[in-house]
Amino acid sequence: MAILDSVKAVHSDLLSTIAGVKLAGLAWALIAVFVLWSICAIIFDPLRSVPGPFLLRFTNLPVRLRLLKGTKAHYVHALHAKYGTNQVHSGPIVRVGPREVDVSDPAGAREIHGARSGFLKDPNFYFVAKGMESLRSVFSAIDPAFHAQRRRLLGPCFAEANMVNLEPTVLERARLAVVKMGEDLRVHGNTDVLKWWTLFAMDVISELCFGQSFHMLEVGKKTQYATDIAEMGAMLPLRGAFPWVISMAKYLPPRLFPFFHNVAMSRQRVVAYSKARMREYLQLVEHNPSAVKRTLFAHLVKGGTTGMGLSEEDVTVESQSYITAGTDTTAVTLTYLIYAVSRDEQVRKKLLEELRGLPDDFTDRHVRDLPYLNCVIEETLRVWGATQGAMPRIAPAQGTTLLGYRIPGGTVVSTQNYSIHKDPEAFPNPLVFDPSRWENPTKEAKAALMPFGIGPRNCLGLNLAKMELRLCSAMFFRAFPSAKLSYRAGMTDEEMQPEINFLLMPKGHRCLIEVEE
Ligand code: HEM
Repeated sequence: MAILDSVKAVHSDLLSTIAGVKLAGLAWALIAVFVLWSICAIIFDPLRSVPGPFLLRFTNLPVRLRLLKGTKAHYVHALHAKYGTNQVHSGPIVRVGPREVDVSDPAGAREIHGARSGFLKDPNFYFVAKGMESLRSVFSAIDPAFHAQRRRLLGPCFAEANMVNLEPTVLERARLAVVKMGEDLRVHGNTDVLKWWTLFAMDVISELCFGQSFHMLEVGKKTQYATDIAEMGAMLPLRGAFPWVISMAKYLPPRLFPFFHNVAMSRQRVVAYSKARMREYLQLVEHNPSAVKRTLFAHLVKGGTTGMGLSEEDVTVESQSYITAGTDTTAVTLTYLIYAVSRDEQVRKKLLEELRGLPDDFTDRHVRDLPYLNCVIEETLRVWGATQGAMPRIAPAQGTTLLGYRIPGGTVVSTQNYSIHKDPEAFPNPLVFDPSRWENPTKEAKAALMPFGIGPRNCLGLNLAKMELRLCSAMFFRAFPSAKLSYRAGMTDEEMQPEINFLLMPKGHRCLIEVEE
């Protein structure tokens, strides 16, 4: 019996020793494979000459996590400062992932975004979900032929010559926004300009798309539609950082993951609402054309139907994309313009002097060529323009050479205005808000300012946005010349620090302003 027991013990010792040896062997084998893979990744890495942190050769996780936190642009900018140049190549290009680089050189940006560059928008970022390609808008389209055709059709809607038709809506909504801010100031002693400019911008674009405003300025808060759009927007950082999570979302149980479920519901409501509004608008055009407000699509819509190759669904999808592209961009830029001017006495004084000469019922004709107002707008767009985050593009399949570096096909190549607009050669003292730099701008400064993007994918709404910026800022400072940041209700300077998830947003998501008695 005792012999049998000791045989069993020896046997089980042997088995556990063998298991231990096997496990250790497996662990060593895995380590060896990992080391081998790492060595191969380094040797055969086609981007190995691009400077950047060693870790980012293997993973872009640190960058993705910062995208979620709203600090990716700051991090990438710091990488440019650290690795941007070396003795072999000059030119700010850094690695931000195994197959991803960022370029902060204005000339490089022009090569990437220029016509016929071969670089296309990154579909992971511009949210074209599989099976939803038919819902492409001019914003999300990847295919250059489709995009060019759409842009040809829609270009006249946003052309300078059409602004005179859109101006009454902008003027009327801007006046109301300023009245509402005044009411807030009287009642509460301060007003949240970010809130009012957001309601303003969304009212304008809804009226220009559907012929009727959401009337959010009257109500003083966002409608369900606007809240739904914001809910969908909240998904963007996650979509940018971990697109696969979004693809998996539909398989997740709604009770355990309510966020995804809520976003899906928001999207359904937005689509249904947009369709209904567009239908109403087209019916009104059909039955009572003289009663219809002039919309962006006026010359595309004839007798209640859309024409020239755009279906009713196309126009609806386009409208949705304009509401997304044209709301926070304008509202945030206006908010920072007011913030920047309010805290600089010299700038304020000079701007007020110029605005003093305007008639009470001024229109865009009176403000469009005001030199200092335009300098203030340019400088706001440089330092605080809403689009400061990465605009990712995919390198052409055959690869290309950029700033002296070989870039293989399929590499994600981004530019971010947060860095380009701080180019010290183009903008001496780049961190200083100084509108006077635009009084006689250098060639380099002009070339490095790209708040509306450049090339064929630049901002379609540029003329509308600029008109909004001119009219709103002139109206605001004429109404509230002594405006300054309000520290009531716990507001701090820290809240105005920018958070960047593609768009820039003040950290506190508000900007309280008060006026001096
Ligand atoms: C201050 C306000 C605005 C700024 C700074 C701005 C900036 C930009 C930028 C940088 C892009 C290029 C994005 C990229 O390539 O990733 C863009 C595209 C676009 N923007 Fe704006 N935008 C503003 C206002 C507007 C407005 C009011 C609209 C109007 C409806 C609009 C509609 C669009 C559209 C449709 C595109 C896509 C164009 C295309 O791909 O062909 N934007 N914008």
